[in-house]
Amino acid sequence: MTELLDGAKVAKIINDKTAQRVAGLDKPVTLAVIYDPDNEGSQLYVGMKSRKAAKLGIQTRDIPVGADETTESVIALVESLNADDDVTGILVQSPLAKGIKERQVFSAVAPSKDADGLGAKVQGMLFGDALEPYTVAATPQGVMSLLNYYHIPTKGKVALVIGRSQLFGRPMSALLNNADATVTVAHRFTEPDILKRLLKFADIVAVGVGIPNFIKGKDLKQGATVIDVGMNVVDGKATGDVDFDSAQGIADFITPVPGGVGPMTIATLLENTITLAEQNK
Ligand SMILES: Nc1nc(=O)c2c([nH]1)NC[C@@H]1CN(c3ccc(C(=O)N[C@@H](CCC(=O)O)C(=O)O)cc3)C=[N+]21
Repeated sequence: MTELLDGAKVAKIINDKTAQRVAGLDKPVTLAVIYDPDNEGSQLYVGMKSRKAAKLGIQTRDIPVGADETTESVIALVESLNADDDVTGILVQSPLAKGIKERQVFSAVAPSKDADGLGAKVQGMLFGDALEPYTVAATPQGVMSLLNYYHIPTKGKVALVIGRSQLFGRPMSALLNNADATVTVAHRFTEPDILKRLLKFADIVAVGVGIPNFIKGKDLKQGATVIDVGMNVVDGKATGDVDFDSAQGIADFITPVPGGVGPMTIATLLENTITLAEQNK
């Protein structure tokens, strides 16, 4: 039997808690969102984030940054938001327009405002399993919340992370390592036959490479937990990186797309934002 990891359901639980926390704070909570207005995906996702934020009582300030801007001008914008007491958190939606070095922009965000946990400082704290509080990238943190909710153990388990982006793979591998899993990271230069062998060992597979149906059920270990971070559009429909149907009866747990990791990402971003508001009040 394959059980669904219902991200939509768990996201709702987190969102309800966030709304209560926002209501319990005696000051407004504002998330500034920097995004490329010419990117269709960014338009879609930033719209979803702003609508959800509004429902929870979090204000957003969506700031379009187009191709006429430079890395320097966007960093200057981030610095003005860092200094703005009316701004609780800052999110830099990826990808920014071509030519803008987004990792430099991520790292310009003050750690005390890094709602998306992508700056070098907080990623270093995650890598070092720091004792002080810090924010963690929304997608992999959301995955951990989902594993926790369903009581899926990580300690001593073999975890395979496929993808090594700043947004997902790198922080995902650090989180699983900090949670005592034995972690392997595969990426575009991993040989296909090596990937197949690694998959057969993996109790937990977390994949985000942006290739529809990249992972087939027959390649999974029996009883695996499968986390699908893929967000592809096939025939106008949101489709993950895992061939969902072929994983039935092989995986014990799997996230659907849509309704899996996506809603958890948004819930975690807003959870991070209220946490920053509480810490910096
Ligand atoms: N700095 C930054 N942080 C991000 O977290 C970030 C980003 N940049 N760039 C782009 C990706 C993508 N992303 C999604 C979030 C939610 C859904 C989501 O909720 N999707 C719905 C389906 C939506 C549909 O049907 O199209 C679901 O999975 O149920 C999708 C994609 C966040 N991203």
